Order: sequence, then structure tokens, then C-alpha cells
Amino acid sequence: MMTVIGLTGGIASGKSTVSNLLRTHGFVIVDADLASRQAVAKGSEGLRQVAAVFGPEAVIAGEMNRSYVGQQVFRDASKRLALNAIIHPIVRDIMEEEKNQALSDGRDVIMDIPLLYENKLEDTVDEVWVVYIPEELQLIRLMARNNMTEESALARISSQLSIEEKKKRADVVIDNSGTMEQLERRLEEVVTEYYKSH
Ligand SMILES: CC(C)(COP(=O)(O)OP(=O)(O)OC[C@H]1O[C@@H](n2cnc3c(N)ncnc32)[C@H](O)[C@@H]1O)[C@@H](O)C(=O)NCCC(=O)NCCS
Ligand SMILES: Nc1ncnc2c1ncn2[C@@H]1O[C@H](COP(=O)(O)OP(=O)(O)OP(=O)(O)O)[C@@H](O)[C@H]1O
Repeated sequence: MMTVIGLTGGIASGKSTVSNLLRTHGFVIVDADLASRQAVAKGSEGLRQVAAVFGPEAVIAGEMNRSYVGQQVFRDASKRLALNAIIHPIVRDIMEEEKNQALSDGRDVIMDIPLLYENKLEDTVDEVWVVYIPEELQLIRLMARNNMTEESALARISSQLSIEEKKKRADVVIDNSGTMEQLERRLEEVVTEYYKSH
């Protein structure tokens, strides 16, 4: 019986970094951020709906204007809900198909879902792994990666359930507050433990 692991954490806690390392350990990664880009691809029905709700500035050269839409949704919860209502059902269909394909190939799957707890998706996976860093470090890494002001970074962080709450609910916690080498060692432990118990 193959296993479906939900991988989550806070924004900029290191989910993509962890996913990339877990891929080298043989897991198939199904990535919600990637699916959410497909959901509003050029010419898609998803993008048409985004333009209908957010106006013509939401599209630039046929693509979603991510910076404009991001500015809208991270400072206004009702706009965020409107965007989620368009994108999330499409994302779910894309991810479900990728997951089923991997399972039918006999592979263990990691579903990388930033909003797993926020969207109450715990029951759609067998276990949840949380990539954890304290909020102060989340702020530092997010500002550095996105070249973002403290205000914008805090708006993004506070649009999600707190990282401490996610940590409390996790089946496995992957602490990523140290170096990349420390993260790689922690993942070796997690994967060894995983194969012992499955
Ligand atoms: C708001 C958008 C346009 C911003 O695009 P941008 O390129 O700046 O960011 P990116 O897509 O790389 O997302 C970065 C991170 O932001 C966080 N985030 C994204 N959307 C949301 C949201 N609706 N609510 C809370 N956090 C979110 C996640 O941690 C995500 O990993 C984009 O994130 C989007 O279309 N979001 C809606 C779809 C969604 O919920 N995606 C997240 C998982 S499905
Ligand atoms: N152990 C580490 N030491 C230093 N920097 C790190 C470490 N792990 C990740 N980073 C950096 O922190 C930033 C966030 O990591 P990453 O993009 O993997 O997070 P994420 O959780 O996937 O983000 P998002 O929620 O936005 O999708 C990146 O710039 C990454 O290079």
C-alpha cells in the first residue's frame, strides 16, 4: 500500500527546498504552487475568471499579473477568498490526477500544499509533515527571497495559520532553522524512520 504524505509549513519555511531533497530520496512530488500556476495559465478558464473578478489589470501580456493580484489579496481577506474560490477547485483536480498517476505507478507521493491546514485537507493525506522555522526567521527569509518590504512580508505571513499551530498539529516536524547541511541530515533521519515504519 503506497502512502500519501502532506507536506506543509509557513510561507518561506522551506517546503520547496525540502521537496527537492525528498525527490532525490525517491518520492514523487505533487506541488500545489505549480498547479496553481497551471490553473491560471495563458488562455485558461481560470484566468478568465480572475480577470472578471479582479479587472483588466489582473492580466498582463496574456498572463496573470501576479504582483498586482498578490498586492490585492494579501491585504484584503475578502479578495483572497474570491481568488481561492476560483483557483483552489482547479488546483485540487490537477493534484488529484497527478497523485493518482503516481499511486498507480506504485510510488509514494508527497503533496506539497502550503494551505493544507487552512483548507482542512488533513483527511486527504495519510500523514502530515510540517517544515518549521520560527516566525522571525520566516520574515527574514521571505523578505530576502522576494526582495519584499517588512510590511508586505508580514501581510503574507499573517494571511496563513501560524507556523506554531501547524507545528503542533504535525505528525512529523522538519525543523529548517539551521543550515542546509543540518536540513539534509534531518531529512535522512525522517526518511529512514519513514521506511522503517512503512
Ligand atoms: C496570490 C498570488 C497571485 C501571488 O503570487 P506570487 O508569485 O507572488 O507567489 P507564489 O504563488 O509563489 O506563492 C508563494 C506563497 O504564498 C502563499 N500563498 C499563496 N496564495 C495564498 C493564499 N491564497 N492564501 C495564503 N497564502 C498564500 C503560499 O505559502 C505560497 O507558497 C498566487 O500565490 C496565487 O495565485 N495564489 C492563489 C492560489 C493559492 O492559494 N496558492 C497557494 C497554494 S494552492
Ligand atoms: N536551511 C536553510 N538555510 C538558509 N536558507 C534557506 C534554508 N532553507 C531554505 N532557505 C531559503 O529560504 C527561502 C524559502 O525557502 P523555500 O522557497 O523552499 O520556501 P517555501 O516554503 O517553499 O516558500 P513558499 O511558501 O513561498 O512557497 C529560499 O530563499 C531558500 O533558498
